[in-house]
Amino acid sequence: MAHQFPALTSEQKKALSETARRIVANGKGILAADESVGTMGNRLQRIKVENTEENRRQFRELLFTVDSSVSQSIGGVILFHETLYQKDGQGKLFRDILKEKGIVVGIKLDQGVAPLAGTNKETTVQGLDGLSERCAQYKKDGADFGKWRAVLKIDNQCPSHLAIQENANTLARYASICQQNGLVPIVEPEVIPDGSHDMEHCQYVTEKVLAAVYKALNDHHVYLEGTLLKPNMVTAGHACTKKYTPEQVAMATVTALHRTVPAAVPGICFLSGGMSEEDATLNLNAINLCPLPKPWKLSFSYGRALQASALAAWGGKAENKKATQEAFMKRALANSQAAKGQYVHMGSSDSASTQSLFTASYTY
Ligand SMILES: O=P(O)(O)OC[C@@]1(O)O[C@H](CO)[C@@H](O)[C@@H]1O
Repeated sequence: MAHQFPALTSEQKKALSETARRIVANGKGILAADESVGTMGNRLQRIKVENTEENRRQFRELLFTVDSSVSQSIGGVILFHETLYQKDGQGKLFRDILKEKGIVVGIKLDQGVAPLAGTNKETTVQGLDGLSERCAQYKKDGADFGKWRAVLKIDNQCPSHLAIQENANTLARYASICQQNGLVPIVEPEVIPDGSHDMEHCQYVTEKVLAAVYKALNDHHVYLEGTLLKPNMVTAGHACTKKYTPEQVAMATVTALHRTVPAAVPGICFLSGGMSEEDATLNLNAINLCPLPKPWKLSFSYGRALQASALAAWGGKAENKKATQEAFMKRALANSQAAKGQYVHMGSSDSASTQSLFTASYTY
């Protein structure tokens, strides 16, 4: 018997699945430009630029006003609240600039982490109170998808059963609220790369976390065809001495996904998690070449790995506009090729693109 109390109408389902599929169509991925004010401050500090609203606006204007051919590589952009309402130098809203390029606008919906008492410094995520009202407003203001990042870590007694269950349930509740308001939820349970664990241990933990997430999404009647998953790749911990090839990372990652993520999910967009730009691209390419069944689009939703060399090229100076936009376009194109398994690494890479972007305890 069909479910007696359907969560969504067939029109709502159609709209959600169309949006989700549009974002990851034909090698497209997501630019995660949703750094909170604090996180953006850390990025700007590295290039010795003051963390003011105007400086954040200027950098993002450069990213969003690149040539419209960027829409062949970028299907969606995640914005932070402040950025959704910012304008370019001519007074045009960023969100309108993106939409005119055919790019879907997304919004960060989580409001940071809070401690789970009695655990080894594990966390849950805040932001469920008033979420439905915020989603409705963002939808009116042009957003068509949302993002919620939960953080799980590998450590002594971690992730605990409590942290896995609590974060899975919170992600599912968020996803349900998003869909009720016409937003495609990006479900992001990140197993952060801090630690000296090997890749096999990361795979074990990632499978446990994803299995719990999909059980919770099912319990909450979330329509999987109208969602996207944003997971970590399965890699060794940042302090692990053993090194793995992109092919090994790809096999471990696709195996974990294959065991836990239903084929109804249209797309899986990886976070970059502190990998260098080049490693993030090479790993994504290997994932798409992995000889296992892959019923979903396998793409990217990178923050650091799409912006690091652009930020370095910019350095806070208007005269560096061209170099900044070229650096961003280069990474966008490389990752789009990798999302189709067609990236060819061309000889030597510039130092900015091979630099590790790891930040310890990246909890918010
Ligand atoms: O790991 P990356 O690719 O740099 O960023 C992934 C991400 O989810 O984490 C950041 C912090 O919430 C967000 O800005 C971004 O969307």
